[in-house]
Amino acid sequence: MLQIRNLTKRYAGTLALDDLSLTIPHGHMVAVIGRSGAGKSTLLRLLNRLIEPSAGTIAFDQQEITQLSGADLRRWRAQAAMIFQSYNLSPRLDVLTNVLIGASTEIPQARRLLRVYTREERLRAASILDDLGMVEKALERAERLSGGQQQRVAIARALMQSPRIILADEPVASLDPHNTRVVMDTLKWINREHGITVLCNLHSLELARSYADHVVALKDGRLEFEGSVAELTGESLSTVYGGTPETEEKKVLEVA
Ligand SMILES: Nc1ncnc2c1ncn2[C@@H]1O[C@H](COP(=O)(O)OP(=O)(O)OP(=O)(O)O)[C@@H](O)[C@H]1O
Repeated sequence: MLQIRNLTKRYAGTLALDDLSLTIPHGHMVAVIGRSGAGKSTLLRLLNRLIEPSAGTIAFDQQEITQLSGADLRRWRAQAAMIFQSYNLSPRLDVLTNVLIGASTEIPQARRLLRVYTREERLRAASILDDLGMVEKALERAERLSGGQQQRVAIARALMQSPRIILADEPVASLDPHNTRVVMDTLKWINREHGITVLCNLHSLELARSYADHVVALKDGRLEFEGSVAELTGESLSTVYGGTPETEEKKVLEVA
């Protein structure tokens, strides 16, 4: 269970996250929605400890994440695997090596630097690629793949990290509708098949409705709505995005 208590993040002049408290049980597929600048990326980055909170606590299964340092913090960063809009692959390395990089926190530094992997590690990476329908691309350079394929490699790398939670920050924002579905289907499959909690920042309300079972809506850094997809009414949407309840959902869907 992920427990966020009074989490606050201030950048120089901006209150990006304002006293957020939230509990997310294991195995949920959560869409984090809200207008641009609402604090969605800030929340995910705080959870991974890419950035430090100004106040508040984050606990995962009783482990206090905000207190971690050294090797424990490195382990947590691997376990809270991030997926980014821009994939963040090494473009000139082949797909298999990109996936193997996900195993790096578990292996000694010398092997990591020289990119020397065991047969077991290579087989595991290939098996993950196979699960995601990407094994035939294993020896191709990452830069030769389409955006949707690169994002699936990034997801495979995240799985190689043996994650306890996946934090996907606008994972489909650069993709066409077909690849958007493929990538969202992949995240949903991981959620269902592996039981891993997925938090996914989404601009599209339609995608949130199709793929998430739970929605967290932020507005100006504050929690505006939390509940099941079914509970997300026109009224709650109008509060999150502004506008009237009648027109707001239509407007959001059009933007999406
Ligand atoms: N490094 C930073 N320095 C200063 N302000 C920042 C920084 N990162 C984010 N902010 C500000 O914090 C607020 C929340 O930003 P955040 O990126 O978390 O929002 P978001 O909901 O993810 O937006 P988007 O959907 O556009 O990505 C915004 O006002 C943003 O300008």
